[in-house]
Amino acid sequence: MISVQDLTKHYAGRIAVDHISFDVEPGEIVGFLGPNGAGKSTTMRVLTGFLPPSSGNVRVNGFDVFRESLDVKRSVGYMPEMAPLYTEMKVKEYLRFRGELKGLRGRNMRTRVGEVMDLCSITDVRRRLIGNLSKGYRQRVALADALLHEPPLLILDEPTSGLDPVQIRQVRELLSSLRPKHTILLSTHILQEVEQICDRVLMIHHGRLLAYDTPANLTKKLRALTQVFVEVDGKGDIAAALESLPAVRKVIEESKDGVWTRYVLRVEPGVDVRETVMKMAADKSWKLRELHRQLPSLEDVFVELAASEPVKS
Ligand SMILES: Nc1ncnc2c1ncn2[C@@H]1O[C@H](COP(=O)(O)OP(=O)(O)OP(=O)(O)O)[C@@H](O)[C@H]1O
Repeated sequence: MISVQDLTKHYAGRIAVDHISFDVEPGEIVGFLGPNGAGKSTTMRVLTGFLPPSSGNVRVNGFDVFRESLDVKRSVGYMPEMAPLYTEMKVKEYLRFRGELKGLRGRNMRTRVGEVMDLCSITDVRRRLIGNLSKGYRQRVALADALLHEPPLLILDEPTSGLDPVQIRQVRELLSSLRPKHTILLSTHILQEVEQICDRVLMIHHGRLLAYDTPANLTKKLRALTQVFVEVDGKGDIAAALESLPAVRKVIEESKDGVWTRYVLRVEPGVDVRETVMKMAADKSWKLRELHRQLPSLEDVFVELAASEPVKS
C-alpha cells in the first residue's frame, strides 16, 4: 500500500527527512513514533501527495506521489494534526460540504455521510455546531471526513492528541474496527498507543529511521535491558555484592533515602534474579523494602536506539 525508497525532504537547506525507506502492507496499522521535530508530519504530508519530496521514490496505492498526486489524494484519507474544521458549520452540513469537494453526489452522498457518521459515532451530534463540540467529538468528525471517499489508506497525524483517556480509548477502538478494510499509518508520541493497536512500528529520530518492526520483536531484541530495582539497608559494599551475582551485568546506585539505597540491576535476558537477591539479603542480614523487575518497554527501545544515533549538527 505504501512504498518509500530513500525519501529525503529538505526545508530551505535543512534536512527534515533523511534517506528513509519502508513499506506498509495492505490492512496493516503502522505506528509512526518519534519526538517533536523528528520528521513524522513531513513524511506523512509527502505520502498524502501534498508535499513534494526532495528526492526518493514514494508510491501510495501504486501511484507515484509526485507524478500522480491526484490519484494519491483519492487513495488517502488524511487527518492533519490540527484538522481545519469549520466551527460555524453543523456536523452533517460540514460532511456534505466536504463530500461535495471529494466528488460525492446525490444518493451516494446521503449514504456515505450516514455511514461515516455511524462508524464514528457522531450521528447524535449531526445537527450541532462543530464549534460547540468537545475535542473528542471534533476529532471523530475529522476522522469521518477522512473516511468519506472510502480511501484504502488512512494517514492520521496524532489522532489522539489532546483527548482525555475515555476519548482516547474510543478513537483506538474505532481505528482497530477499520481494519482490515483500511490500511492505517498514524503518528503518535504515546508508546502505549503503539503497543496496543499497531502491527508494526516505525521509529524515527532526527529524520532518520531507527527501526521498523513489530512491537514484540522490538522489545525482544533489547531484552538485555531487563532491570531489577532493589532498595536495601545493609552493611558492606552492597553494589559489589549485587554485581557478583550470576546474570547481573551492571549495578547502578540510583538514589539514597536515609539508610536506604536504591539500586538498579541490569540483568541478562530471560533470567529472573529476584530470588537470588532475596537469598543474598537474608545471608548478609540486609533489610529490603523494594524488589521488583521491569521488563523492557518500547520506550526503552526508543531511548536506546536514539542514544546510539549520532546527533547531527
Ligand atoms: N514548513 C517548514 N519549513 C521549515 N522547516 C520545517 C517545516 N515543517 C517542518 N519543519 C522542520 O522539519 C523538521 C521535522 O518536522 P516535522 O513537523 O516533520 O516533525 P514531527 O516529527 O512531525 O514533529 P511534531 O511531533 O512536533 O509534529 C523539524 O525540524 C521542523 O522544524
